[in-house]
Amino acid sequence: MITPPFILSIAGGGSTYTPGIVKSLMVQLDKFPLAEIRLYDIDDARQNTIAPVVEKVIRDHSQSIKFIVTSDPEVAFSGAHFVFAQMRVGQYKMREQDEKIPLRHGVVGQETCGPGGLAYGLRTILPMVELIDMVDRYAHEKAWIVNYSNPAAIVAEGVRRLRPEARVLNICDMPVAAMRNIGAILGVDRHKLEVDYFGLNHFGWFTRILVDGEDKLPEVRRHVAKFGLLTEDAAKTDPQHSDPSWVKTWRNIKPIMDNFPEYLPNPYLQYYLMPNQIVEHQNPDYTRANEVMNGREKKLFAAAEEYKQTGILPDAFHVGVHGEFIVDVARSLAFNLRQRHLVMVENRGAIVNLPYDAMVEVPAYITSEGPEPIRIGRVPLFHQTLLQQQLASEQLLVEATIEGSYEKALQAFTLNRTVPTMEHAKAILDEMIEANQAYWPALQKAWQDGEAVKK
Ligand SMILES: NC(=O)c1ccc[n+]([C@@H]2O[C@H](COP(=O)([O-])OP(=O)(O)OC[C@H]3O[C@@H](n4cnc5c(N)ncnc54)[C@H](O)[C@@H]3O)[C@@H](O)[C@H]2O)c1
Ligand SMILES: O=P(O)(O)OC[C@H]1O[C@H](O[C@H]2[C@H](O)[C@@H](O)[C@@H](O)O[C@@H]2CO)[C@H](O)[C@@H](O)[C@@H]1O
Ligand SMILES: [Mn+2]
Repeated sequence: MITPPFILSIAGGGSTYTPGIVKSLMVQLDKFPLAEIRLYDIDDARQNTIAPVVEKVIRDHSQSIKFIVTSDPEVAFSGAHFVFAQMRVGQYKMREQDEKIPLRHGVVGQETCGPGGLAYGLRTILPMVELIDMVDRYAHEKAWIVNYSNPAAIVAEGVRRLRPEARVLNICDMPVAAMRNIGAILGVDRHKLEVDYFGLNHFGWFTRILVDGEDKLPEVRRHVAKFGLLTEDAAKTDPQHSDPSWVKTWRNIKPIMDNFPEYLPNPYLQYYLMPNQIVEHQNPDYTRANEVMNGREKKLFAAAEEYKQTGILPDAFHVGVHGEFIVDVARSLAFNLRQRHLVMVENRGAIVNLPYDAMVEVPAYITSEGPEPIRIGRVPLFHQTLLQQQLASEQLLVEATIEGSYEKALQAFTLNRTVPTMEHAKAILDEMIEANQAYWPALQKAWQDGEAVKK
């Protein structure tokens, strides 16, 4: 049993999301009391740039919370009760490659979907396992890692394979963001919604949207038929959602539901169901990574600099659903609240016609010993088939990482719905291996050995 006040470590302390998450923690200190907040990152310079902003957010609410900034895992994790993970392995520089390499081949270039997501997965699985081992070594024996690090579906599968006993809960804010918009459409706070949902991370569907026991999906469907899942509320409560790419993403729910009106899709399904349209509208020289570097990151760094110069912190970050959700989940874990949240769990029969060991995203009651998923039952053949193909692609990718297998990586790329042919898969993977030399040594070697054999 862990008792408050808690020691919380944030792995990926230099993340653009750190100030927002810490603000979210500060405004509910009475519900989630904290003794210490520790930032941990492998990039000292980046973390030290953001740390003063974080410290200011803390001191505006508390003088007593101890604040530590470190790149030493022992300092970061000793005795910690919670670790929030939000590592971007390879940072935005590699995200840019993940997005731009596939686009050069006419294939979707995206952070977590398609070849970009697979490449990001190949970089992240082993550092995530390393983090788990460090937490296991130093932290409280009942510590929980609540993980946002993407690509969360692949990370979850990698953790299931390599550290099945670890106390890690993988989460994503996308369904909550959709629920925020749904709430705005229906005129109710998102916390009043009870949803049913099934899928993999960034690959799922809402099947029911209950408000006081009544299914409001038909009403949402009527809104989507005109506007997609776009609402003014999204842009108001989360500035990033007025970025052109997000506006387009919310709009794209409409064409998907025009064709398949039964369920409300996760916005990320646009990349799998309408890849050609996505590629046509993506600028191969200016992708989302550039939008973020010139938007969220630039604004935060400029604010940090202004704060350093003037002692005044400009408005440069927001809490939003992202900051709220991770704290909600942590509270439910800490105090056995059994709140119902959409999280990633091992299937174990929750979705009857998907593999028992698949890491699925479904509603679950969050207890102090982890999530207790609800039973979904059978899903329709169309959805089951899409899910199985995506799952196979992600599982092969994890096997490729574990075994250092070029062939399995190529199979993972070939199986992905965003990739039209084996030739596309190979051309993209080979370029990605070049770009990821610092991150995929085993795969690089396997590839070189294969090339040598062919000669
Ligand atoms: N699951 C979700 O729904 C969700 C939502 C938003 C963001 N995210 C993820 O959160 C993460 C942070 O996003 P961001 O845009 O703020 O990125 P960012 O680049 O600003 O921050 C990530 C930080 O992680 C650090 N890092 C990289 N490798 C590390 C390692 N091995 N150990 C410790 N730290 C390491 C980097 O140095 C960087 O400071 C990303 O993985 C992103 O994909 C997930
Ligand atoms: O392109 P980015 O880096 O702005 O966002 C990519 C993430 O998008 C989803 O999450 C959030 C977003 O991070 C948050 O700031 C807020 O604006 O809402 C989004 C959900 O609508 C996604 O769930 C993450 O996995 C992505 O990393
Ligand atoms: Mn997500």
